Amino acid sequence: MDYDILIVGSGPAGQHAAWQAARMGKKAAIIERKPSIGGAGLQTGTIPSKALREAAYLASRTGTQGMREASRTARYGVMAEAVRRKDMVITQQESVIVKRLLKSGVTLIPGEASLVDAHTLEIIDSKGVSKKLSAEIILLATGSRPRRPSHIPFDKKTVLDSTSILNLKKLPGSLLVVGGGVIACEFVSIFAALGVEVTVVDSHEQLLAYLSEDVVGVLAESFENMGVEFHMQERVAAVSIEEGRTLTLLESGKRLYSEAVLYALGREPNSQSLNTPMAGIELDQGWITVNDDFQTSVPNIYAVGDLIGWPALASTGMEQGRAAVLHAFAGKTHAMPEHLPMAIYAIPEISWVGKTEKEAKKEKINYVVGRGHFKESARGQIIGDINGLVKLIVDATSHKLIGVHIVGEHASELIHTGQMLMHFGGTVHDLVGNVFNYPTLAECYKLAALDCMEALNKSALP
Ligand SMILES: Cc1cc2nc3c(=O)[nH]c(=O)nc-3n(C[C@H](O)[C@H](O)[C@H](O)COP(=O)(O)OP(=O)(O)OC[C@H]3O[C@@H](n4cnc5c(N)ncnc54)[C@H](O)[C@@H]3O)c2cc1C
Ligand SMILES: NC(=O)c1ccc[n+]([C@@H]2O[C@H](COP(=O)([O-])OP(=O)(O)OC[C@H]3O[C@@H](n4cnc5c(N)ncnc54)[C@H](O)[C@@H]3O)[C@@H](O)[C@H]2O)c1
Repeated sequence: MDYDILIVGSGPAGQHAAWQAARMGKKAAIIERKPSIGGAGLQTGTIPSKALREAAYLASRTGTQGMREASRTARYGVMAEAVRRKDMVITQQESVIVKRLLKSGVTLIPGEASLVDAHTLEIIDSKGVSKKLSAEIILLATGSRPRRPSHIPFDKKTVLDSTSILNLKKLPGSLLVVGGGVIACEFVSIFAALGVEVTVVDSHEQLLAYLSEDVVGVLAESFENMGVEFHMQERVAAVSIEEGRTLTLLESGKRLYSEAVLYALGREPNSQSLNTPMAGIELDQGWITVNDDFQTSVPNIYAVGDLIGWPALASTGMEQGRAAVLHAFAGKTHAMPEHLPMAIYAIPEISWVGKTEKEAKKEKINYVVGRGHFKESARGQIIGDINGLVKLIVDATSHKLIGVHIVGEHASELIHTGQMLMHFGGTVHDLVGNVFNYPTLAECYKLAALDCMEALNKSALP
């Protein structure tokens, strides 16, 4: 065999698999078909969108109306600066990742890989030169791409997906966003904060339909304050490009014109190029099926990251890659954490871990809810976030924390306090008795816990 492990795809999942294999002294290589490593995590998804979000967020903090007050020229300047900063972050991160991989002994092989059999890959480079490499273990981490239905005329300039919108050279005057999910909310935030007139069309009653109304309501209000227009419970029938502008026709008959359209309705797996039938790998609608140890139906072939579907995050892909390699070479069954944190880097951020109220109700759990509002904390007042909220869901019988939902500044960071408490089976009493730094937003955990105690005392009354 040429290698102990061959990893297809250099996104977060592939990188962390390779790094773990190298730390275990294994001969590992990553095969990547794009000229740059990093996948959607670094090149077209997580990091660029977060870098743009940060620039837009800072711009939105200047004056009460943010960039809406600024001239178009000033806004173009902000966009150019945001793109420059995004590209700089990507370059720096790429250098960190490449150095880390090379230093630990991982080989980087350019080219597109496909399966020849359970232990062999064919790799074709950009010049069309083909070679075959074999390994004891093959790990597939080829990720996903935006879903692009054939009836939508994507052109990378006016009708965009989450990849092409990152390469816009010029800020559009208006943007229509199709979808109310994670990608939609993050890009609505970025463009609305930069002063673009944003319109949202979504088939659900509310944005982020799986989350509670009280949490999403804070985000929706922020969007409304930034001038975003909503067409909820509406479906897109067609999108066309007419004389340099777009026309979005809704099933209800409404006609909406905008300079650009972002279509953000889900992602599709990158499994076609892998030639999975050659090794007999099972798929479910293109997504690769794996067991709890990330083995495919062919035991020496593992699959991780977006390629296996939900939760399809950079954060979870990294840990799946590490866990798969541990299982392959050490036989350890590494259970993924039960409580996965989720974050939406909108303006404001939303983050949560554990159950929603809807899920708790569905599972017939007797629970109470407590809220700690940022406006009640000195830090919330100091930083000017008076709409933020920490919401706790607590099992009324065991008093254990079963869900934490945060909306507001630093929600994606604050969530880890709740996540760790849930991991160790902590109760609401641990939060009530804890000492938090003062003044901090984290104190809202204590405020929310005290609110829960009131609800628990009430629920204990005969
Ligand atoms: C706009 C956006 C924002 C996001 N924000 C976040 C966030 O804030 N937090 C978060 O945790 N997640 C976020 N995500 C999700 C995150 O980017 C993905 O979950 C993550 O990148 C998936 O990692 P992966 O390693 O599975 O695949 P990818 O990152 O998609 O990498 C797969 C790599 O495989 C390569 N490849 C494919 N086929 C072949 C082949 N046959 N041969 C060789 N190479 C191949 C591809 O070129 C690619 O480089 C975001 C996604 C998007 C689109
Ligand atoms: N902060 C983050 O963690 C982050 C940010 C951006 C993207 N992501 C990743 O990217 C993935 C994709 O993001 P997204 O916003 O496109 O997905 P999403 O699942 O959040 O939202 C997609 C929306 O499109 C609708 N939809 C999906 N498939 C459809 C179909 N076939 N027809 C009509 N409507 C359909 C869904 O009902 C939903 O409202 C996320 O699931 C996540 O894994 C994560």
